[in-house]
Amino acid sequence: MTVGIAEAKTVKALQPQPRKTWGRTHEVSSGLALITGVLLLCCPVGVLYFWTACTHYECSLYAPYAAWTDLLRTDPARLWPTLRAELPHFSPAAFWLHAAWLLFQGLLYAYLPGPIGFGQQTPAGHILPYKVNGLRAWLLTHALFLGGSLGLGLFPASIIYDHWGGLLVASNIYGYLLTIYAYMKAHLFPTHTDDRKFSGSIVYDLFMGIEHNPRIGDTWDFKLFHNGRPGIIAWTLINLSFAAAQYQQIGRVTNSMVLLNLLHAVYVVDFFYHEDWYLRTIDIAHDHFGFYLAWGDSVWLPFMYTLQSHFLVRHPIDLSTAAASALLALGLVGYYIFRRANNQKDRTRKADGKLSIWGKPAQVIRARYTTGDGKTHQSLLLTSGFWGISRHFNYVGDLCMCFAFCALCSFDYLLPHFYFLYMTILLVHRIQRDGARCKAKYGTYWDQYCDKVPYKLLPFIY
Ligand SMILES: NC(=O)C1=CN([C@@H]2O[C@H](COP(=O)(O)OP(=O)(O)OC[C@H]3O[C@@H](n4cnc5c(N)ncnc54)[C@H](OP(=O)(O)O)[C@@H]3O)[C@@H](O)[C@H]2O)C=CC1
Ligand SMILES: CC(C)=CCC[C@@H](C)[C@H]1CC[C@H]2C3=CC=C4C[C@@H](O)CC[C@]4(C)[C@H]3CC[C@]12C
Repeated sequence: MTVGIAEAKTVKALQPQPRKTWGRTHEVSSGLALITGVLLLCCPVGVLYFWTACTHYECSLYAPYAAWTDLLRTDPARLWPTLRAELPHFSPAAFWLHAAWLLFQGLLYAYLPGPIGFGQQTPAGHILPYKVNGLRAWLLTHALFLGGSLGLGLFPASIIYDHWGGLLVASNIYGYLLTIYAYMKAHLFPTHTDDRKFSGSIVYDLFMGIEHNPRIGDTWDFKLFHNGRPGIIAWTLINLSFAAAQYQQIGRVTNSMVLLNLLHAVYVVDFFYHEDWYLRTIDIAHDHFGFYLAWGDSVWLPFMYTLQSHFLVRHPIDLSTAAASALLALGLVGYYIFRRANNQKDRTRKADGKLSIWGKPAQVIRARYTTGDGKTHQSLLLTSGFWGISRHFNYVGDLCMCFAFCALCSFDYLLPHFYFLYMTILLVHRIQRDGARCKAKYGTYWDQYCDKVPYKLLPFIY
């Protein structure tokens, strides 16, 4: 457990300070407000489109568009009935399944014992405790799912696959209700009045969120719960359920499906094993809780991060031993880089730079920065190990894993590769966002780091 008190104070210094009273704390342009408004309305359309493409058009991304535009041209009256038939429907069974899932995970988060971790100091200066019991919740949930389905036969292991459309509708309802709740809570009963960020635009506030850490009680944190629990625990269960569906359909589980389950499980279990580390990453340390995370965690994460296993149910793929081994190796090498790089940074700061990295004393820049109260602090920027190769080599590991996940589905269709494209865009955008923030925080020390480590992601390329 680490409490990044000193370095986190800078957040307070560099961001517009939230007023302790109701009001605006930063302005956004009308263009940005418009973009977030469009995203607020259109994000679900993309997920519904992917679901329909997989469910009714054999996972072709082009086929639904072609069929619907064709209908519009030749027989417009049939377009709406066709869309109604092909889009997912509300199902009471799926609705209650989803509600029970959320309640169960919420109770596990609240009542399962676990150590307390601490996040970075929030913009208003709070250092918040978090209950870090995710690994136990993951283990218990998976034991119950496997025991209840394969062991006792209480429900089919394909239950998630069987209700996939209804669950998508239920998750969207929840994602929007949660967004509205987060917005209203921020105004009516905020957890920390001084940790709110108002933009003056209702749409932007709905999208990016107002409260930094909406909570119930001392430790039931909306952000950690939604980023880390129902969606990520579900991720591996969804894969298992899709593997069961493949088994039902073809009488066996292909090696691509087995490897996908395995590699995703490595990523997910790693996340829970290192849940304390996650408290000091950008998501928890900097983001506020609005539609981006509320809907993203409830809908985008479970439905878009599992597209490959959905694809493999519709297109079972048997990989050659050589291809399977190569992709397993790429996934594991990616995982090794991802984890080692993240650990090097965490360990360096915990040990105040007095440690050895790759057999040599760690090289660091002792960067100084000044907070709003005029005090000067010091933080370490590691310049050796993975952090000496490029400024975000941890993302390279993640991208290698993503590529391996997607390549398990072969290259005949675009849809399963969406995840790699999305992650590349997300991480490159993060590099820009993070670079600007670090430059503002560390000034010339950041310039020194950039001189010493000139590449952002891949040496000689970017
Ligand atoms: N699967 C998914 O959807 C996603 C996965 N991820 C993964 O999550 C992990 C965490 O990523 P993320 O939170 O985005 O970013 P990082 O863990 O890379 O954190 C960036 C922060 O680390 C500090 N820092 C930067 N350079 C150095 C250095 N040389 N030495 C020490 N500290 C430094 C700065 O913060 P400070 O102010 O403390 O100095 C900077 O803001 C990554 O491995 C990423 O791949 C991320 C996004 C999405
Ligand atoms: C509207 C939209 C597209 C939102 C997506 C938002 C979220 C679902 C993701 C944003 C950041 C993601 C994550 C960051 C870091 C992670 C660490 C890794 O070890 C496991 C995955 C994850 C928690 C990942 C999960 C999805 C996001 C929260």
